[in-house]
Amino acid sequence: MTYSKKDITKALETITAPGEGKSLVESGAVKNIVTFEKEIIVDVTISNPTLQAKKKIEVEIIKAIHEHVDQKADVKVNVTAVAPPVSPLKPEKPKVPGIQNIIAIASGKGGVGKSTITANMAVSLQKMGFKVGILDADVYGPSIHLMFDVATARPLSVEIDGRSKMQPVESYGVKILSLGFFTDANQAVIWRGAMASKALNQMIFDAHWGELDFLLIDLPPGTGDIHLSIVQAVPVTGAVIVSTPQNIALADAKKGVAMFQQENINVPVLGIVENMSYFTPAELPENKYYIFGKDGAKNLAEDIETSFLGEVPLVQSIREAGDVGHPVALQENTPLENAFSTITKNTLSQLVKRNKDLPPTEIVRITTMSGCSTN
Ligand SMILES: Nc1ncnc2c1ncn2[C@@H]1O[C@H](COP(=O)(O)OP(=O)(O)OP(=O)(O)O)[C@@H](O)[C@H]1O
Repeated sequence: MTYSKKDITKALETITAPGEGKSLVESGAVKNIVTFEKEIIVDVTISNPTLQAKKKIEVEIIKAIHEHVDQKADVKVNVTAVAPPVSPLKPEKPKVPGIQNIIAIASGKGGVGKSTITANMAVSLQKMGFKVGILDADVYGPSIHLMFDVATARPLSVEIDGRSKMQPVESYGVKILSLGFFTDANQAVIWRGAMASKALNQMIFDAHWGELDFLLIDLPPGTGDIHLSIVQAVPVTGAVIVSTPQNIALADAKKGVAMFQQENINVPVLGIVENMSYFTPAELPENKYYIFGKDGAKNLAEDIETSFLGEVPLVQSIREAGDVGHPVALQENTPLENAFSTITKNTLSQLVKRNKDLPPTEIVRITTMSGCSTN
């Protein structure tokens, strides 16, 4: 008795090709299937050359054939690693089905409140009626899962069209995937550039985000290799830069803007948000103390001809809300809710402005490829 190649192909269709969101068969990874009596030989190519990746795909193939064809089949898998051809200057950016706009939130300097702004912008967008997701790509210290009170949650695996996909965790109506879900909070995890962008790719392409109006990506602070690989891997519609008014933060924010404007990145910068603009004590709400300087980010936005998207004061309740996992933008009719709603509206109008001459469904493709200027 010999097995039918059709049955074997069907079994292999249940496996998702790593980082592609397509089945192993659909992605062209299965090169050959040979059957002889009880023996099945599958030749497959993957792009990840590590032993671990090869072993994983081998185990998945054997499991799928045993499950869908015959438990007793003698399966042999030959895995070859082939690096995909990449253009060094303009790598092809794949579209993400169902996701209309991807906004990267970045800062040059660490600790300026990038994750706080991301979390609250997501809540504001959700309250405006948009479908929103957050991808926490902060390799140095993911915190979105803490800010949304889902620190102990783990994304489930769901079966979509016969393929296994990662289901984002939902909190306050916002869908979340975070590197924090996959690391131990007490362990320092060092994500190297290639590893981080691969994990991120999987969180985008192998996840079941469903229909999203906006996917916000909380990038790590800085402008290093990791940022380049992350931003090149996904079709980012626009970037928002967060800074405090302090000179040292502004200098780094400027580098962040320059990074997005590089020819091989070419992501339109939607504008700058100033965080910790001033301190207002709860008991003296009219008093403003400009601890980190005044109007620094506003002036920088003017200097580099990008938009100023708004300011957020330094307020104890913002820090407390972040710590307990209940973003302040969830409040109703408070000055802080209004501050985040203003920033969100300004960001949206910049997004619309960037794309005003383009049909909405083409936003991602055209803006990332047309070399839009930032004014
Ligand atoms: N406007 C604010 N008022 C008070 N506390 C704030 C404000 N913005 C941020 N914080 C607090 O400052 C700390 C750092 O903020 P956050 O984690 O958002 O910064 P980040 O830029 O994302 O940091 P990292 O560089 O680690 O990614 C957090 O404890 C947060 O709650």
